[in-house]
Amino acid sequence: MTTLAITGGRVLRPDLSVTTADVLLDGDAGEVLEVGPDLGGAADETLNADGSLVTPGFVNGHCHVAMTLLRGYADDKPLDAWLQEDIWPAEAELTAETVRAGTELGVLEMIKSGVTAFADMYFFVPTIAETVADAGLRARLGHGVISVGKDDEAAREDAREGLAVAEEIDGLGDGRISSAFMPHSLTTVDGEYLSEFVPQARDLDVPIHYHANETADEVAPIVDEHGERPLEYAAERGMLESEDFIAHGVHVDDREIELLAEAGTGVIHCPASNMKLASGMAPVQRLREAGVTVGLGTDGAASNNDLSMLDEARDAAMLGKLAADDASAVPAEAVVEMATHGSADAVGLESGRLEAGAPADLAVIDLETPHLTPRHDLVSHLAYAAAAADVRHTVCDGRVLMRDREVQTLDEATVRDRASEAAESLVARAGE
Ligand SMILES: CSC[C@H]1O[C@@H](n2cnc3c(O)ncnc32)[C@H](O)[C@@H]1O
Ligand SMILES: [Zn+2]
Repeated sequence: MTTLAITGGRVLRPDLSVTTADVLLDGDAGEVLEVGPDLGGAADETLNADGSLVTPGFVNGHCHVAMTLLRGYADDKPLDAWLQEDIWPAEAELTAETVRAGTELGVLEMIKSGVTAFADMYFFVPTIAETVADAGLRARLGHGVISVGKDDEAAREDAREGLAVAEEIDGLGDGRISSAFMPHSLTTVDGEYLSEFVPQARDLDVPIHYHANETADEVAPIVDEHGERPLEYAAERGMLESEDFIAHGVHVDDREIELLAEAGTGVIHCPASNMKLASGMAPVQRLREAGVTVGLGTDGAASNNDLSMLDEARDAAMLGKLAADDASAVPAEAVVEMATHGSADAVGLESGRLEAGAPADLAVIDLETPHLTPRHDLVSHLAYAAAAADVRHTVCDGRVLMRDREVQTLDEATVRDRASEAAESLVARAGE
């Protein structure tokens, strides 16, 4: 057994208390062995955490990682116009190699901001899986299925690809890659395909992940056409099970909140994307009070425009108060939970908690900075004051992915150059 000890730091425990302790990891099994005093002496390798906070790695519960290539390409529009006028025409020009370049950039950014796991819906998913596996992160990945604008054969082919990809990539990267069946949304995949393919995904034993109730414009057609709310419609098609998770859940009514809580379906709240696209304010406080598992996600970098879960936590707390018209709503503790084990539970990963037996996924945050001084309350600092650049080290599955801000599994300059070139040629092709 090869052991790694994180020494001299303060550790955020699952109950959100903070204690001065070392963390001992089994690097081969990728597991936390112990959290306690003086564990560094016998370890094979150590990582210095003096003056730092050791937290569970952040879990980005909803992303389109290769959209880093479209960061800053189209801003200041609502969802539908943004997708139809700018994003989808550009994505029509994607190739496996452009997606690889965008994924490398996104993964680099996530490692640098303390993210150790994420869920992702996109195209060229086997390439994404390979890139994520090489970079050392954990992820649940799926091919985004869309039927609108396609004839019946093309729509079926896309759904079949969604199933085939889910089967192909599950377990890659020494088990760090898992999969899901990912219909894009309830309005971009026709009901007949949902009814046909969701049961086939169940046979593969993979969860279902989709965008739901993101904008008011997406709710109205389902209510008009089917006389029921979108999540009632989803439940009838078998898409509201305990292993499933939806992105957004902004425009949900009381009955839908009850359905989510009863089913155990997770909701990934994406506050930055919801604010930027003016989609609305998710009722996060009410969802949590009802017992719904709520996680946090950045969505893609084109609607955020970064992949920092620390930014997302701050946004969630701020927007949650505004949505509830209550300054005590969605407090610091809630968003720290949501960014760690809330997302992990929703996405179906074991990570998000630092305790013996848990996956060895963690981030070490430098506290010795002006904006984190004084240190009355470290949970408050995580929620409201810490930034991506404060992350010193990132460890996933017991392996050091970033040491003293130096990413170990990717060459930063090469990744940035390759992504800039790929982005430039992508938008040039889209403009032709
Ligand atoms: C079919 S792969 C995923 C698909 O989703 C698009 N997308 C990015 N952000 C959002 C969002 O907030 N709502 C809905 N769809 C979104 C992305 O561009 C891909 O086309
Ligand atoms: Zn999305």
